[in-house]
Amino acid sequence: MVQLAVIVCTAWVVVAVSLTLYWGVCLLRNYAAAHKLGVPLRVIPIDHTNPIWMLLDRKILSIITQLVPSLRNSSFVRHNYRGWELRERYFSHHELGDVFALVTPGRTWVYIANPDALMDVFRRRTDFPRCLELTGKNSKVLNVFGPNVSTVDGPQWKMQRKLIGTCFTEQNNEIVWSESTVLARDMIQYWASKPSVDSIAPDTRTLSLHVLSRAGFGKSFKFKGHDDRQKNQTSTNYKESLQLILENCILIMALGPRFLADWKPWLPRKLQRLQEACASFQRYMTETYEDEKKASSSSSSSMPGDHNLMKSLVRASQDEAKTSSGALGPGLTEQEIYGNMFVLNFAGHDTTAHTFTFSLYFLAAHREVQDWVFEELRHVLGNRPPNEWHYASDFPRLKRALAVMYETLRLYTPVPVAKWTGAQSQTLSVGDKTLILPPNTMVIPSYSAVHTDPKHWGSDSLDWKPSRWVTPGASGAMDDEVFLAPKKGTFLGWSEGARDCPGRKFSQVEFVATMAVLFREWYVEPVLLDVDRGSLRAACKRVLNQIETDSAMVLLLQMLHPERAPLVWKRR
Ligand code: HEM
Repeated sequence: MVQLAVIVCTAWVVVAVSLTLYWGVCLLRNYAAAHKLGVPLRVIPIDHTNPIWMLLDRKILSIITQLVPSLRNSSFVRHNYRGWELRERYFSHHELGDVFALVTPGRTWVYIANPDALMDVFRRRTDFPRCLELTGKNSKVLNVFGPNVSTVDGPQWKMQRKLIGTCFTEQNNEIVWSESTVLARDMIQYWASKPSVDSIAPDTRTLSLHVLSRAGFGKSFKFKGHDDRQKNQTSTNYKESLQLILENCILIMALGPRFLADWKPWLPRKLQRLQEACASFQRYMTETYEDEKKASSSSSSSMPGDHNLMKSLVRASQDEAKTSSGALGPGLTEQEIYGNMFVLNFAGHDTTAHTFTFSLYFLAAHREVQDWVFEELRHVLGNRPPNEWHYASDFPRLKRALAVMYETLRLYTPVPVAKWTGAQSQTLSVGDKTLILPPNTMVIPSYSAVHTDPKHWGSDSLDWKPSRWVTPGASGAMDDEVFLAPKKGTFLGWSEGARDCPGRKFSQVEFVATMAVLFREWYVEPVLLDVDRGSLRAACKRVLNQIETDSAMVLLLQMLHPERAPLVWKRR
């Protein structure tokens, strides 16, 4: 028995020592290669995309800094976790210059905060593709219902992206606008009926999901608040299926729908429900696809208001197949249509919902910004009820509500972007330096640095101040206010270049319509907690502090515990 224990312990020690040696050798090799770049280097001992490290990184680093406070300023503590950019903002780049590299035992990560160099990277899509390998596992997850625009590259991506592009029309934006106003009205009624609301995050997720259901599949659902939903959770219709799938994306990606289906009888109830949700969502997509194929082959045209992304995708794909010269391939396969429908829901759901959550907490702590937005809402919308608001004429005039979104995305950018050099080496000019980037090098736009650098945004660059996006026009009239066009490469909220976000306008329309409904008749404040000692000012400070200290990268950047800061809605 003792002998067995000794053998096991020895084996563990041998494995640990071998792994450490292997990592050490890889680190030395990468350091030697990175040294030739001629940029400042920082060594971090663990690749920040190592999945085990990703689970524990912040916890371990917090323990280490408590034990050895002098390490607080080391690169290990500052840069060796996912999402470090949020805390560092522009400080690392001010210290190290427009470009520096983190050398890890895995890859070398080159961080760039020079707007011209960044635009060059975004423009050279084939030289600096999205690193699909980095998100290998996630890509498979995103492939759950079929290959899609997010998980392919090269000519396949070009064809898929072209077809996806045809779905995001002004007709679709009209639907996003009207659906958002209806849902937001129900949401504010629900919130206002409660003495305090701690469900801002789940409720805005519901709103964003319902907008996608309507604009994506032509299915409208009535808004149901978080507490009401809890009581009534057994049904597995399409909408609840999709909600369950999106809320458990990582689990589904990790296990795969096939595993869930094959092992269903032996799985716990939660996983069985997930499997049923996947099956129900797949069934719904198949039915919709078959219906649309029939409608399309009988060449019946859609009724106005009947438009949705699924219809557009099927039609565009069939048109492409009929007319294709062969250059881009024969349209999308059935699996690719399902894959893209899923990825549109995936990409459009939490991105927008997290942006709502950050924005509403910022607004709650800044009553003066609510008043500023309200002033424009009153001017543009007057006393018209939401069903008399018009996307085409009202949306472009609501610049202040849009500024809230831009300002939130500037400071709390939910989607990080990672490019790489792939199998080739690439040259890149950054200021007066010309870098020769070896194959397999990560090229990371330092969005959090360019978004906050005082060079681009002024000395108050770290403050949340939506008015920086709107400048007064010559006449001083509100209608003449001009929306800021920041220097290219200094704002990357929806990314840039050919592979930027196709849902940018969709999300803007949803955001502005929702803000208009929420703030035209209401305002929001933090609920006073004991620690605030009766002071609203203290409560606002507490909320701002929570945004700053309790936000982190999960799948995307999000507030981790917004429910800890309940809000109250009051009529103006
Ligand atoms: C506030 C809301 C949103 C933000 C901040 C955002 C941001 C982004 C960013 C930064 C990318 C590039 C990712 C990369 O290069 O790795 C992206 C890609 C994408 N987004 Fe969005 N997005 C938002 C909303 C939406 C919506 C509403 C949809 C669809 C309804 C959508 C669909 C997509 C798709 C399909 C891609 C992949 C494009 C490609 O690979 O060619 N996004 N988004």
